[in-house]
Amino acid sequence: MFSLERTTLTEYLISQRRQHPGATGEFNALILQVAQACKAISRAVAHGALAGVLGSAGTENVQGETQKKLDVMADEIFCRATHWGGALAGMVSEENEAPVPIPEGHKLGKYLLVFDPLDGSSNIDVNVAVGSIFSILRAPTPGKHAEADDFLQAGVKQVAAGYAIYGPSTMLVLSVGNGVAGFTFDPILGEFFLTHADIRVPTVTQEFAINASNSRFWESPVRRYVEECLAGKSGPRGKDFNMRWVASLVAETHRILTRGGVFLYPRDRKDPSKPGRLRLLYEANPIGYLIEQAGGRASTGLLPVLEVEPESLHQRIGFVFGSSEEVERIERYHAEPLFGSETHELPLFHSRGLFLTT
Ligand SMILES: O=P(O)(O)OC[C@H]1O[C@](O)(COP(=O)(O)O)[C@@H](O)[C@@H]1O
Ligand SMILES: [Mg+2]
Ligand SMILES: [Mg+2]
Repeated sequence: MFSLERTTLTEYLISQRRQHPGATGEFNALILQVAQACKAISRAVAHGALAGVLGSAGTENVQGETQKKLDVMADEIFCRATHWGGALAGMVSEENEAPVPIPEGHKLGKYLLVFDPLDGSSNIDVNVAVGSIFSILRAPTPGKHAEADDFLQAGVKQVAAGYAIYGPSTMLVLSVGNGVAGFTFDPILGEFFLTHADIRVPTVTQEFAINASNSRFWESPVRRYVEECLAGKSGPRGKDFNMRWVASLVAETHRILTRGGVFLYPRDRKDPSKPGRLRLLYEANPIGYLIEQAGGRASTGLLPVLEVEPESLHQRIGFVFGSSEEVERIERYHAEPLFGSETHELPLFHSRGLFLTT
């Protein structure tokens, strides 16, 4: 149809590479391998029950979560599509405790790949959009097998990040450090075509996303923020807000990149051993990178998420991102002593708040 008049992902990558005269092409090859993995996962997701890919795999991953068949399949697809190309010194996946080594006999390269092969797993069986998330870092020792510590780099050091969303259409949304571009998959031609050049997050929004079932565990700055949104026109914000929760980080990110909004999965008091739900290296960092490249803001609630120095591969973190005005407001609420302290809480939250603490 019209697809052939459009820029392909390969053409886009070549045009980006022209800005780096010393580039060898390894980086572009790696992105294309990731895109290849996403095409294969898209196909498996699209065939659903026909391909027998729904349901549990009967195993647990490193985080003690039951793996879905598609979690396991997507992980294998990602590893196989990328390990042979010579660009990588190692990989880290949500589904594996330790870094996945590049098999013997394959050339070792100068990049590290970190990924969540299937994000939003709880949505697979109910046929709601899921995705894959990836982050690319430089290997501290190119040409050598990467160690776990090599992956513990702050998000600002990412050289590229992106996600694929398997929704009504499959899209690849990518940043190689020069803004954010969206590519739509043409399943007949088997190609990603540039359909969303220079994606920008609108700075102002009236839409927020949070899992309200955790409200009793929220810290006061978060409760204050949500209460004020819910109070609508008659509250301190003076405008009505809409709310969404897909329980699929990729889908929430895609909505926010498309029409603005703010997402919160904050640190809370639910389980002191888990400072947040989402994982820093393969969820918060790549999504944070895309959001900031698109002019939005990504935070832990207290500080820019991309500045956090990781301590472990599967570390969790509080994550707030989206339209910059809202994220800045949430950071302000955390910084204000009245709301930042757990001992000082507004009577509003105790007496007539929708999200009561006691
Ligand atoms: O079920 P909850 O608590 O609402 O959590 C939803 C979050 O969990 C996730 O599904 C976690 O990702 P995985 O499916 O890769 O484990 C996110 O996509 C989503 O934002
Ligand atoms: Mg995930
Ligand atoms: Mg996952």
